[in-house]
Amino acid sequence: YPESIDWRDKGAVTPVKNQNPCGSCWAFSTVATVEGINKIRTGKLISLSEQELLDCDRRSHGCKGGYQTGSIQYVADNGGVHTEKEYPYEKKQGKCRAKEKKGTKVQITGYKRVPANDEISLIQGIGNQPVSVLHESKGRAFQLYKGGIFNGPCGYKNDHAVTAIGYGKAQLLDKNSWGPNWGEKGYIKIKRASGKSEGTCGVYKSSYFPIKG
Ligand SMILES: CC(C)C[C@@H](CO)NC(=O)[C@H](CC(C)C)NC(=O)[C@H](CC(C)C)NC(=O)OCc1ccccc1
Repeated sequence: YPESIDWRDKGAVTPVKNQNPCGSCWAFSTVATVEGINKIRTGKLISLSEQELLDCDRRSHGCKGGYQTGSIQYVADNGGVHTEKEYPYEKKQGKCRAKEKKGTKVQITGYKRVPANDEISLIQGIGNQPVSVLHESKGRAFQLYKGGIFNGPCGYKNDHAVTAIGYGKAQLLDKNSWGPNWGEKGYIKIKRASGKSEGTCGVYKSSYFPIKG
């Protein structure tokens, strides 16, 4: 796997989005991984619909929170996900309108979990494609993050999903869904903790990526 990678350089990352005020990070994180693998497989970067997951993933709880597995399973089981243009974000949960939409859906064939608490497995995973990872986000240090390599303070109670879209020798590069004014233009660099640890703020604890073709 490469020494460092930034999927933005490969045109596999859409502009930073904003989930607020809805607790739908799980939908934004999953969508970013599907946008990424779709670009890698087809060469086309298409912004996809978080609203479809928010409305249609029955395992998750809309703006009250959701699961990485529920949302990525929805995409795998329901013929994919519509484009953002077809099914734009409304900042609140509505009824599922996926069937009413005409356009083609971006499909995946399944998903895999990265071995937990294993930095090298996660790094290898990110080397292949963007990966959904978790973070603890209720701490002030995370909320007020402005830039630089984040090393806490933070707890390990993961309550927020973001998308790892790159890494370097010392850090992971994660895309958040709190708009471009948070952090480093909407991104956060998280300090790489070596070995079998849970990672800084638990970022190695639960990571998923879509399989396509
Ligand atoms: C304050 C939250 C609603 C903010 C949002 C992000 O916007 N957080 C979330 O949606 C997080 C994302 C999760 C991947 C860690 N989800 C959560 O915290 C959800 C919330 C419940 C109501 C569905 N709970 C949750 O993930 O509990 C941990 C767990 C994972 C797998 C099996 C059992 C238990």
